[in-house]
Amino acid sequence: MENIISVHELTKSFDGNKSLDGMSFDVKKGEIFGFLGPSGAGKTTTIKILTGQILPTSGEVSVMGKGPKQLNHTSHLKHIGVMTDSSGLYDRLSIYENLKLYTSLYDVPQPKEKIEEVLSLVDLNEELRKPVSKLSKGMTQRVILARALLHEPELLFLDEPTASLDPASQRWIHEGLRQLNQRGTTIFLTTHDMEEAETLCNRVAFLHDGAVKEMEQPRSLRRKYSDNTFTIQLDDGKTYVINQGKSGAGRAASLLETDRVTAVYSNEPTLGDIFVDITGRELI
Ligand SMILES: Nc1ncnc2c1ncn2[C@@H]1O[C@H](COP(=O)(O)OP(=O)(O)OP(=O)(O)O)[C@@H](O)[C@H]1O
Repeated sequence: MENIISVHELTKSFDGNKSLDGMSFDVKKGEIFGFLGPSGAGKTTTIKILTGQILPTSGEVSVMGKGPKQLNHTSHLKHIGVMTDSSGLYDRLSIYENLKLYTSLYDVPQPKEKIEEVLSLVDLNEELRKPVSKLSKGMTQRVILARALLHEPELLFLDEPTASLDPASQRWIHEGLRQLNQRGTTIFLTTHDMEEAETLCNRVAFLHDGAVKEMEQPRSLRRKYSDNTFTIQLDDGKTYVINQGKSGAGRAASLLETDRVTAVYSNEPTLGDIFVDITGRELI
């Protein structure tokens, strides 16, 4: 599949300290790509370079065929969306008025219909007359996502879109992102949240000390780091770790024949376990 982003041996130094140190990865057109790393790993710095807010120190960067110096050109920005913490919403204006301003800026055709459509994607249709100053954090994040959806960007960047949000807002944001992705938008998101990465992302990159340490589909990563066993639990609470495949089949069959099995569960590691395995650090 075609790469929409490719990054090779990227470095970024601030005052002589390397925040990114030989970072390489690519994002395929049409995928939801998760960029996972603990605080300080370099996620925001990478997004800033990919969205033309800062320039790299060295290395190659291509976003939709454009190099680092072209990424802040208006003609390019029309094709991308960026959702970060700094909202840029007008507090005294209503949700609807904020989105209306944005549709004018981006020449969105049929603005009224489009605003209603994006607000229903994030379940805010009932609130459209509310001023932004009266919204909860979760609602504000949903408005920011709705705004990013208005011009249906080809590529959307999100920096921790659901950090410290309530579960309902998280769900609406995930749903909005899935729908947008189904319509063809490639999504690049950073997160600390392994569950979010697992449910939402086609591929994830694990980031540590300014470089990518692993890049795979979540399912392939779990298989790769699996010890290829599963566990059988009996009614007295005793557990038996069984090898997958032929070598464990006889043992599993004899346990099942006892009629005392209460649970069978997988021992595949979670993405969080794998991250600790690779980096020796928790992803928090
Ligand atoms: N403008 C700057 N000046 C100096 N150092 C910076 C600057 N921006 C980032 N850094 C440093 O670069 C490193 C990576 O920061 P970055 O914000 O990219 O991490 P992050 O993975 O996004 O972290 P978080 O999850 O906490 O947002 C950190 O050590 C940070 O202090």
